[in-house]
Amino acid sequence: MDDDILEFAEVEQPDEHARSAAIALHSKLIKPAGSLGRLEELGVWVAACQGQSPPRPFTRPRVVVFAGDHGIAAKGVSAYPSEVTAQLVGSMLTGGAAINVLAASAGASVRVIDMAVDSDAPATRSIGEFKVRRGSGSIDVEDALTDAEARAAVRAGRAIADAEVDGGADLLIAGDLGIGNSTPASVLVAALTGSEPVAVVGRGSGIDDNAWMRKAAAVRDALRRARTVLADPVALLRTTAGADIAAMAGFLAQASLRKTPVILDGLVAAAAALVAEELVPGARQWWTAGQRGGEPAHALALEHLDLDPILDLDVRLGEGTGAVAALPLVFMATRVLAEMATHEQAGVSGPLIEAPAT
Ligand SMILES: Cc1cc2ncn([C@H]3O[C@H](COP(=O)(O)O)[C@@H](O)[C@H]3O)c2cc1C
Ligand SMILES: O=C(O)c1cccnc1
Repeated sequence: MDDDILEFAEVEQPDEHARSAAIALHSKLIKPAGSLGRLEELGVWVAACQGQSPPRPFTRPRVVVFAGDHGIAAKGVSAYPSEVTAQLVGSMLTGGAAINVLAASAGASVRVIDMAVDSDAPATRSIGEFKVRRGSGSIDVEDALTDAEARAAVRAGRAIADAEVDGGADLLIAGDLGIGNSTPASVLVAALTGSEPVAVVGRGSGIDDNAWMRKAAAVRDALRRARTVLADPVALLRTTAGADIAAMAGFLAQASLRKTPVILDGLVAAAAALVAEELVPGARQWWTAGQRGGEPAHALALEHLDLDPILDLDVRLGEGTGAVAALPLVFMATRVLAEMATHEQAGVSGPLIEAPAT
């Protein structure tokens, strides 16, 4: 077998028996039918992913941040210089970044992976096991990666998901870090949802009107190149993504094959998820969307994936923050099914009339 060919098995869907059992269990708990609203649906999704009802409370939720620089940043599409990526990696390793604080607060641990940071700073060496290159090609005029680099990055993402699941992770979140990354992410969303550049270009890290126009031109030019390889997800990653986003796509695809639920974060994770769904059709059943952020392309991607975000917080940072913000609600939804008393157990009378079927 040519081991350079990326092969994905067919994804299994979350367990229908566990889903039905969780829905039935909800109707027995001491609350009016459906009264916990979306929390009920979330708990049912967790039960289906785990293949058991009641579901187990999560013990090792894990955030993996994929860091990389982007050649397109040199075209003035970000509010910040590329050196911020390596600096932020350092902050994540010492615990001062937003994701560290939010994850600690929610009870998740964080791992940082340097896929393509444009630096050889000592701080990044320990996390550079999977590093594919420094930066990426400027996607308005050239491919982000070579074919071999794109494949290596997807493979790395898969290996990282495998290692996390084998290490006991029972819920995964993919975070992004990389100045300029909202540009390739927007191109991927436009390419895979059939959207026009103006519909996907947002303010990223906080760009002004002039930078917005440069970003729109970059997205237009990159999209023209991306549209020639739409049918081939790895070629699309090579042309348009970068090693960080390619690894993220491999990670999200592999999580579904390992039957491990995922909370999606913002624009960049959603763009990687669109590609992962192309790599492994049906993978999206293993994902829920943490929140709707401020980027227009994020909303387009979630719509395309038919995922209804849990929160609407206008978080537009990335790093996994929007997903981690939803984590406490996923925990609650799981524990409701695992720990609430039934009418029978509590000696609490049921309803006078059957609840209407919903
Ligand atoms: C201090 C800082 C921390 C961040 N953490 C995530 N991002 C996010 O914003 C950047 C993408 O936006 P753009 O495409 O406009 O550059 C990426 O680094 C992304 O991870 C950050 C950005 C900054 C400036
Ligand atoms: O929505 C996101 O994830 C996002 C938006 C801007 C910059 N970085 C990430």
